[in-house]
Amino acid sequence: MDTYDIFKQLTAGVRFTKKRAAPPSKPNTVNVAKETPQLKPVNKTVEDSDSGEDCSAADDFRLLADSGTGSAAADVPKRKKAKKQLSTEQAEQQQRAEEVSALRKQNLITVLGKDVPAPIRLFDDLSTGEYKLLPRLQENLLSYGFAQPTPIQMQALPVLLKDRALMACAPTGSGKTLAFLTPIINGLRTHKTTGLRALVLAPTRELAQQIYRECGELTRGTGLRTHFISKVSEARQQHGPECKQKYDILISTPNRVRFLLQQQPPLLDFKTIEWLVLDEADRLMEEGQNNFKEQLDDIYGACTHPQKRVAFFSATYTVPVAKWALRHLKNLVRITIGVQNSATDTVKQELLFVGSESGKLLAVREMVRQGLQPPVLVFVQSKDRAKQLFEELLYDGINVDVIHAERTQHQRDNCVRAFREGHIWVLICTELMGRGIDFKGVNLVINYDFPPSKISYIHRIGRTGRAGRPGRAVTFFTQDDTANLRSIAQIIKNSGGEVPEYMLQMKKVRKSEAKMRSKKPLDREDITTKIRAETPKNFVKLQKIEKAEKVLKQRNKTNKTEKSSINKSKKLAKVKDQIKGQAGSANGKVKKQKISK
Ligand SMILES: Nc1ncnc2c1ncn2[C@@H]1O[C@H](COP(=O)(O)OP(=O)(O)OP(=O)(O)O)[C@@H](O)[C@H]1O
Repeated sequence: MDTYDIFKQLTAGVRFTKKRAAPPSKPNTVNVAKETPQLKPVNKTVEDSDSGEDCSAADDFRLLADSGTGSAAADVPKRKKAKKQLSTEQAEQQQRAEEVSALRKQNLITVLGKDVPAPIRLFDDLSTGEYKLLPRLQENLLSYGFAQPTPIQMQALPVLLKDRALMACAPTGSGKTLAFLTPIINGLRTHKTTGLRALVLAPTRELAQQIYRECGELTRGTGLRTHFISKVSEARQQHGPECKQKYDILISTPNRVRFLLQQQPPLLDFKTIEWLVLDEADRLMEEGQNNFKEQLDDIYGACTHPQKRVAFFSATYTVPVAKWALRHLKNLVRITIGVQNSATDTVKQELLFVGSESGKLLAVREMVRQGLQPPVLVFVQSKDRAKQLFEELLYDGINVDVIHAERTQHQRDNCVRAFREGHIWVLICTELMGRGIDFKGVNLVINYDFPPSKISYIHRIGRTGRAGRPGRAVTFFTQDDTANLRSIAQIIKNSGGEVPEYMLQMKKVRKSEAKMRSKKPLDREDITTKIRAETPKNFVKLQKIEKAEKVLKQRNKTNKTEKSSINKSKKLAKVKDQIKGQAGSANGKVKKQKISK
């Protein structure tokens, strides 16, 4: 039987949608994952006889996408066992391969690449045998008290501990952070003064800070030093030449890193970087203005270490990212948990038609009236709308706050902390908090504004239903949102949710239109129901007056006789009417929409 026959046999059941590679003209090696003699199509990388390159990115990517559920061994037709008697060693290898295949299938782990290491079952598997995890790291890992590794940890940990390049796709809230931090820390072992040896990039400062905190917990007692660039202004003195030896691991966002790289002389030196990890990799590799791809190219170019390991992590991937990884990363392993680009199945997902923009406010107030289960995250599409919704809900007696890029870092930090500590029950946010942020126990996500894409939808609702806990997501939609409705409805259906059949039958929106919508959100009617003060200055004044009135009202309740505070209330009311009077006449007859409480 020559190689071509083996190739035919091995690829039985595999669908190549592109034109099939010409049958190898001369014998070539067909590389199959050693642990699975009965080949699973997604486990194989067929070397092309001419270039010696793996099969094309698109085929490869489609293979991964097609493999869909669990270990693809399930789809490969049972093949007759080879007649000849297997030697004991071969029988053991076969047995081991079947166990690995069963474990992957049970955890919906799909792998693609050569000689992919077997998944672990328990964290303890890392301290014995071939991995021998740093004892202190093992201790820190076990101190979390997790019963067992999540599927992505089961497979990604061995792969990264074997220094392989990795592209990992796993549902939101499934423990990807631990999956990439553990191998980095194990690889670096302890502090050295040779300069930065690991770089972890995340798309937002809040997510980078969260990873930094988790890294601090995992490196406790190892001597390793981790740095997070909180303020670029401070970074200058923190990153002068003398302190290059100060840190081992840097966690940051691409724009801060590139800014320091571009200083003359550069304030960062990445020649010694042995680990480069991109969290939310598809977001980091988005092209276009104010996206990260350009910054990433500069950073990747500065990491010149010949043996650097590169790992991408995200709950969603796009073909360009997969192609880039296949082109640039040698001996790449691809891991998918469950079905690629799908929503986590721990979230009960609902679509709610609210008629019009003003209907959304009614819907939120109705949910509040029925009793919300805090903590709740409310996503809107822009910072202006976040401010407007905040102003509306502020006086509804809800513990609400708002976070967006226009707030100072100090305000953002306080807001995140207050939400994490339960002082804030409802946090209004934009896409800034849409990815990666791990708020423990968020019970409900409300998509007040329809998500700009299915990728955004998957990440937004992934702020709840984390680490296996149940969650709930309600997505408001109006007539204007029907273009994207079908794709979101399909995501909900694919993750086990109920959707009306008509939504799945709706016309598919063209890729170009979907792309345009994901970049430029819909122009929506203002949320605010108040007559807006003519000038921002007045608007701020109004806000302050209303806050002062609220405090005085509280005080008047307690001591009625307090003359001064009653006079003060009267004075405030007078100033407020003057401002509104100005605004009212200047704005013409802006009808005040009465929203019933
Ligand atoms: N093995 C485990 N068992 C249970 N919980 C875990 C395990 N590993 C991590 N977690 C917890 O799961 C939560 C989510 O982890 P993490 O933030 O790393 O998820 P993620 O996959 O990165 O999510 P996202 O895609 O939203 O970024 C965290 O609170 C983390 O402590």
